[in-house]
Amino acid sequence: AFRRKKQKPGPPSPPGFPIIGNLHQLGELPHQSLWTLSKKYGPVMFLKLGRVPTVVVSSSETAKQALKIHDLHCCSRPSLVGPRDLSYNYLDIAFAPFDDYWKELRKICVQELFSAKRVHSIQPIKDEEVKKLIESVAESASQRSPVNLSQKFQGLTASVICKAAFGLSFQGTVLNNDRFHKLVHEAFLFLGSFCASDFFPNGGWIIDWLTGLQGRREKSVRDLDAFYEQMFDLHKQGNKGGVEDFVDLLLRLEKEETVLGYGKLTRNHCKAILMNVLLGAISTSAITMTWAMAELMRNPRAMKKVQSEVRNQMGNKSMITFDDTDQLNYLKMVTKETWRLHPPVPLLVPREVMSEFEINGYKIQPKTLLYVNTWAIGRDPDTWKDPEVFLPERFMDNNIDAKGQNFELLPFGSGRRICPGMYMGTTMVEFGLANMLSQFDWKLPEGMVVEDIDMEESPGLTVGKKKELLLVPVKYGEN
Ligand code: HEM
Repeated sequence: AFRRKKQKPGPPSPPGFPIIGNLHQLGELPHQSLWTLSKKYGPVMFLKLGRVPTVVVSSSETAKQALKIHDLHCCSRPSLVGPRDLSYNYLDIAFAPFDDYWKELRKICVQELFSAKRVHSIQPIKDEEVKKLIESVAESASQRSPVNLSQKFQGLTASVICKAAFGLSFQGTVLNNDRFHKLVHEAFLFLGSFCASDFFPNGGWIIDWLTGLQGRREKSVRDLDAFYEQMFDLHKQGNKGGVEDFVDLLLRLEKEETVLGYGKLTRNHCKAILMNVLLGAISTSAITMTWAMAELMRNPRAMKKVQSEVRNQMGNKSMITFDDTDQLNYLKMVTKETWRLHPPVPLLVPREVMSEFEINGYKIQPKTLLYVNTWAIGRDPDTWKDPEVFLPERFMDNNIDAKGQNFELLPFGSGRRICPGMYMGTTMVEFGLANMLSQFDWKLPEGMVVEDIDMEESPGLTVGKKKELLLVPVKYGEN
């Protein structure tokens, strides 16, 4: 008798509608909706987003299967419409498909832009910007007026990155402060938005056009392009002086006719790489610092403990230095605990499956979109005791770090696509927080109590605190 081998069906799937599939179930904050669905359908779920087959993994074990064991089967990126124009047709690192071009580009950027050497070389910029931040917060402290920490942290990381990348502060460019931040914010919305063109390949663009999404996206691309052009002009005039910044480096690679994969590095490649640096670096670190401060305000015991650690370390110096941050073990635990509950990129950057493989015995087909829900992993009660509680001490007796080797905690992702800016981001966060915590005590604005600090999230590829965090600083030693 002829018997067909019994095949395990695909992963469990919540029922959907014709045409839209499960799109209506994503809601405004997809990582949260997907977390809820995963409790019912399990840590490997299949969804249909419009016409696009999608798999979502939501546990450390299944994330490990995807990002470590089968990384090579699923480390490409889908050709999404949002990032397409911003990345000059996927010429960047983050959205380029897995091919020789991406491999060589990533290698050169890891060596030149994201290296520990480069991070150390921009430390004077960080020192200067953090000093300025301390002065401006001290000014508010003397007037007893609240400081908008969400804005301050965003301003800090933006200034540092602009100086490191472009050799100047953005205040002196075509963009003033507000416009610069608005531009970065808008661009992010497009990178992370689930837009109709992606999920309805035939005609979805009509919806995006009607909703105005397409027009806004085009404007955002135009504005950023003008910004890069201005940077290139300034650098070519060569009157900027100082050390080699990112633009100098890219222009040098262009001039040397560096070959990456299938061709020479052109101006558009440089712009796409700058987009990654601008959008990859600024919000992620600022978001982390803001969430950390919000959590510390809600947990006065942890706040006291971390402040006494940083103040001990500071001693009689005027400021926490880069070397000091290495010693701040509790602060590092606070940062990890912040990333567990508030990973800045909760679904990582979506991957595209290249060849068939299995997770938990379920077959995953090529061309499937793959999301890793790190937000859900951080709240998994099988991994974390009392997951809703902010408890930095939980990292005391385990060796879990955030560098992509422990699949319980993946703020930077893992595998071939792991964030290359991990060291730059971590050191930025630790240095900024350490100084804000050592120099000031923090109080809630008049009439507010701890329970009033809300932890609502704002949607996008990166997820920050929706309401800006306003706190009143009190200069340490003067209260
Ligand atoms: C706290 C700070 C940061 C966080 C939480 C963060 C998080 C992430 C995550 C989750 C990914 C996707 C990983 C994956 O797909 O598995 C990523 C990719 C990336 N990040 Fe970061 N990031 C941070 C800082 C930075 C910085 C400072 C830079 C650059 C200066 C940067 C540049 C990039 C780039 C270029 C990619 C794309 C990598 C690829 O697809 O090959 N990031 N980041």
